[in-house]
Amino acid sequence: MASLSFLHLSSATRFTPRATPLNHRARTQKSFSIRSQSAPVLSQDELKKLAADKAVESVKSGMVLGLGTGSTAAFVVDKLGQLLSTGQLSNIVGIPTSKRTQEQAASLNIPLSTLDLHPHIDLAIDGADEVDPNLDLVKGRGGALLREKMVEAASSSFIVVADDSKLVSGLGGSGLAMPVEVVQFCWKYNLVRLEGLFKELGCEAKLRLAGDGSEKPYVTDNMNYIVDLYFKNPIKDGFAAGKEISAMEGVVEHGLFLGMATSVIIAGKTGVEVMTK
Ligand SMILES: O=C(CO)[C@H](O)[C@H](O)COP(=O)(O)O
Repeated sequence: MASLSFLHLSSATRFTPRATPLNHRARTQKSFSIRSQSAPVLSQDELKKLAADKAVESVKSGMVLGLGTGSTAAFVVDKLGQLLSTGQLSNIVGIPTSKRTQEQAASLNIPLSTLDLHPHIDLAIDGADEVDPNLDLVKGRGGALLREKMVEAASSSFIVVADDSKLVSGLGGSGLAMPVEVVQFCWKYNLVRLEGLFKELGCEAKLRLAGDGSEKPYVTDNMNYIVDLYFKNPIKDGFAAGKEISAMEGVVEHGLFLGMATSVIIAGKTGVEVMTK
């Protein structure tokens, strides 16, 4: 079970504690709260930025960094660009987890490399779609799961940054997509097999579409398709599920990131929480 510590925020960013404790907090032994006279309501983006800024405090000059993908990870990349431009950080090498992140980092003059050239990464920072009490994750709703998993598996530390809407008591429990990247060849065959694998969890499998109003499939940076799995009930044994998915011919990667996160920084109305194993 993860342990939890709360960070005191500056007076400008203090919150009123939420009335209902999160499942995660109920499962931890320690519980703290941050009280304030003034209680600004922060937007989801502001919460993401708070988590991102906190994570970047762990970055030291000279590090090789895994750069995540998604709206929260984009705040991390922005902050790194800013610290490099002012000289507060130097000698950073970034390994991007998607073409999108590569473009953003390049536009901020962050020096970039690849896993081929830098197979050992000091620290990766990335967002997540779901975070459970063991710090296991669902990732990949942004479509970058394959590169994210490769980069994060090669990292000595992996910090997850998220707002508190990502907390779940069981993976797959948000009712939102759990992505599986599959080869284009006979994708429907694998979609049917994946749905069948999780029949007893009420799983519905859907091919992800490009989202441009057409019926065109979404194509990943690796030229694959994504089958999104929607569960009525959470996955009971993530490791067993991941193993069974990976065993299917034509499956490239799945969005279960198990035992990979070293800490999770969650920003919510009660403040910024750092959960570590
Ligand atoms: O896994 C991811 C992309 O493949 C993202 O990290 C995840 O989807 C969270 O994104 P966001 O920070 O925009 O909510």
